[in-house]
Amino acid sequence: QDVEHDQDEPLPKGWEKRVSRSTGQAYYLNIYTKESQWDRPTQEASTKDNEKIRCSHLLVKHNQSRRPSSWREEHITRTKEEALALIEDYHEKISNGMATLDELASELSDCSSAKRGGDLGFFARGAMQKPFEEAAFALKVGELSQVVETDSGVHLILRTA
Ligand SMILES: Cn1nc(-c2ccccc2)cc1C(=O)N[C@H](Cc1nc2ccccc2[nH]1)C(=O)O
Repeated sequence: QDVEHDQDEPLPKGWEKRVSRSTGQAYYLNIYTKESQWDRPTQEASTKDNEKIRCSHLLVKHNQSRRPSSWREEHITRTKEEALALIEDYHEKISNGMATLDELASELSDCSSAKRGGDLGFFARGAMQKPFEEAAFALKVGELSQVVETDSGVHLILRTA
């Protein structure tokens, strides 16, 4: 029977529709717990305390960073003030649509995730330095953070899932 009309309905919060590579059949992924199911969900996805989110980030290191070196620069000598001025400029460019975070991160991030446009993949609480985690888990999907400081340097975070 035609259930298509249901298929157009938006999925409850926290679910994403996927297609099984082996069978081509649609299934549903709980983006928090990473559990999947064949049946179309009717309720919001459950978020256990091991909820996972996905973020990309742009990191600018400085001479007080835990590891003042990166793929871009073997010896990072810029001051924290200089790093803050740079990251503020990037924040403005992304916020007014002049650039995207992944474009800037690919070229300018001092994190090795730059190779993937700053994508850190999915992570749960406990995986990243606390200031980063708190800021990341406070973001809605699609939201860009303000400047976040960690022992690694200064970051912009974009929550992508
Ligand atoms: C947490 N993480 N994931 C990657 C990563 C992910 C995907 C592909 C390649 C590298 C690199 C890192 C990492 O810690 N990189 C550090 C810099 C850094 N410090 C961080 C603190 C919090 C979140 C991300 C951070 N990245 C480095 O390169 O010196």
